[in-house]
Amino acid sequence: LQAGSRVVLREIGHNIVGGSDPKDYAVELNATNFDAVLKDTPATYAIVEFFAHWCPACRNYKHHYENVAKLFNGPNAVHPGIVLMTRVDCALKINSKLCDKFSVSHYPMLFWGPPTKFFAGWSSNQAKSKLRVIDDGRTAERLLNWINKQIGSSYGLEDEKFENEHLSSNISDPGQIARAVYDVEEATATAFDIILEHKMIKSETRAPLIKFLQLLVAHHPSRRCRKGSAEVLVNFDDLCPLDMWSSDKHDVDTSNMIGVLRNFHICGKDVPRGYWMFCRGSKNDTRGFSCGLWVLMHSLSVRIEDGESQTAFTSICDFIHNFFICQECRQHFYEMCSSVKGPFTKARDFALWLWSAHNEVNERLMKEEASLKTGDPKFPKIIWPPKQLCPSCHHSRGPKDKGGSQIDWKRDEVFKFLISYYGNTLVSLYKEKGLLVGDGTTVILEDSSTNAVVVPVGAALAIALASCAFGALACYWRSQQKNRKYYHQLHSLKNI
Ligand SMILES: Cc1cc2nc3c(=O)[nH]c(=O)nc-3n(C[C@H](O)[C@H](O)[C@H](O)COP(=O)(O)OP(=O)(O)OC[C@H]3O[C@@H](n4cnc5c(N)ncnc54)[C@H](O)[C@@H]3O)c2cc1C
Repeated sequence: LQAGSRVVLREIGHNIVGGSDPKDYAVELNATNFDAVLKDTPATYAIVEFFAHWCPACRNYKHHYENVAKLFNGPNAVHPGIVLMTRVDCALKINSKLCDKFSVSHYPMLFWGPPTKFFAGWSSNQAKSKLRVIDDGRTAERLLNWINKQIGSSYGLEDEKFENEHLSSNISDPGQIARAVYDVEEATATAFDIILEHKMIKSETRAPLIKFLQLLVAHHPSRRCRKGSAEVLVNFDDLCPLDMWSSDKHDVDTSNMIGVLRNFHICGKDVPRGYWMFCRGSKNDTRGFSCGLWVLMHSLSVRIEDGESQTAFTSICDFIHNFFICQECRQHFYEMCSSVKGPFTKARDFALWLWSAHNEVNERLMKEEASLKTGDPKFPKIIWPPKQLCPSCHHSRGPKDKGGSQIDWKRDEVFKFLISYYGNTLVSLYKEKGLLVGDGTTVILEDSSTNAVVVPVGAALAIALASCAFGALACYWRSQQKNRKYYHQLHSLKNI
C-alpha cells in the first residue's frame, strides 16, 4: 500500500494519476490509497474535497478547486510541498465508508488539516479537533483567501505568472529548515545519480565513496537514505567491481551495471522528486543541488560523535573533492580542507569548522555575485546565521559589526544553534516515524508533525544510530544474500 501511495504522490508531479482527468491537479483519492497518500506526502497541510461525480454543483466547482490546486500540486506548482489538494468521489461504492467516517453532509464538502490527522483515527476527538471544515471556499479566490488566513501567507491565483518570485525568503524563520529534510534527500539522490551518470566510480574513488556511504548509513537525517545507503554499501563489491569501467568491458555490460546500480535508489524509489523545497531558488538555475549538499553536510556534522569527527571531516572533504562536479567549488573546498592543521577530536570543532568554511564561501560569493549579477535576487549570500535568526550567536557590538570575518561570534552559541537547527528542527516535519533497532524491528516514535521532538540529538542519538546502522547492515546483509546469488547466477550465465 505504501509503495502505491508513493507512486500516486509521484504521479501528482506528472499529472497522470489513474482514473482522474490527466489535466487535473487535485489528486483523486479512494478508500484504498487515502491513508497511505496522506501519510507519505511531504506537504504540511492537506485539503480533501468530498464530492459526487453526478452532482452538478460539484462539476461547476471543479474549475475553482483546480485553479487553487495548480498552485500547490504538480511539477510546475508555484508553491510546492505546502498544501496537498485532493478529492474523494463519494458516489463510488468503494468510498462510501470513508465518506461516512467524515460525516459528509453535503457536496462538495472540504476539510482542512495536517495530512496525518486525516488518517490518524478520524474517530478520535484529538484528531478531529485538528481538522476543519472549510466554510468559505465557494470560489477559487475565497478558497485561497481562506488558506492564506490559515497559514499567514499571501498567495495569489496569478502567482504562476511570476514564476518563483513569490517565494518566501524569510531568513529569520528557523522553522523554514524543517522543509529542508526533503532537500537533503533530493541532494543525496541527485549526487548518486551524477556519480553514475558521469561514471565517477573508479579504482581511486571507490574508497572515498565507501567512507561517505558509511557516514550516510549512520547519520543521514532521513531514514530512507540511511536504508538505501546501507543497501548500496552491503552490495558494493558486486555492484561496483574494480574493473567496472575497464576498456575491455563491452558497452552492454557497462550499461547493464548502471541499470543494476540505478535500481538501488539511495533514498527510496520516489526520490529524487524533481523539485526543491527549502532550497528552491527564485530562478530555475539558482540554489537547488548545491544548497541541498551544504544542508546535508551540516546535518551530518551535528549528528556525529567526538570520536568520529576526524573521519567525518575526511569523508566529507574527499567526497566533495572526488564527486562534486563543480570544478571551482571542489578546488576551493579542498584548499580549505587541506589548510586544517591538527586532526579533529571534537564533533563541536568539526561542526564549527564546516560552518566557518561555508561562511568563507559565502563571503567570496557575496562579492562575485554582486559584480556578475549571477546570484539569486531573493536569496542573496549572507554571513550566516544572521542576527534575526540567532541573536545569541552575535556579541552586540553596534555599528562596527559589519559582518564576515569581522563578526564577533559567540562560538558556543553558534554550535548550540547549529545543533538545534540542523538537528531537531530539520527533522521536525519528517514523516518517517519508524526507526530500525538492532534486531530489525521497528520502533514508532512520536508523531513528528506535532512539533514533538522526533529524534534526540547528541551523543545518545549518535550511539543509537550507530547501533541501528549495525543492525540494519546485518539485516540487509541477510536479505541481500538472495539478490547476490541471483546476480552471480546472472553473471555466470552471461559468461557461458
Ligand atoms: C562544498 C561546496 C563548495 C562550493 N564552492 C563554491 C564556489 O567556490 N563558487 C561558487 O560559485 N559556488 C560554490 N558553491 C555553491 C554555493 O556555495 C551555494 O551552494 C550556491 O550558490 C547556492 O546558494 P544558496 O543561496 O542556496 O545558499 P547555500 O550557500 O547553498 O546555503 C544553503 C543554506 O545553508 C544555510 N547556510 C548558509 N551559510 C551557512 C553556514 N555558514 N553554516 C551553516 N549553514 C549555512 C542557509 O540556510 C542557506 O540557505 C559551493 C557549494 C558547495 C556544496
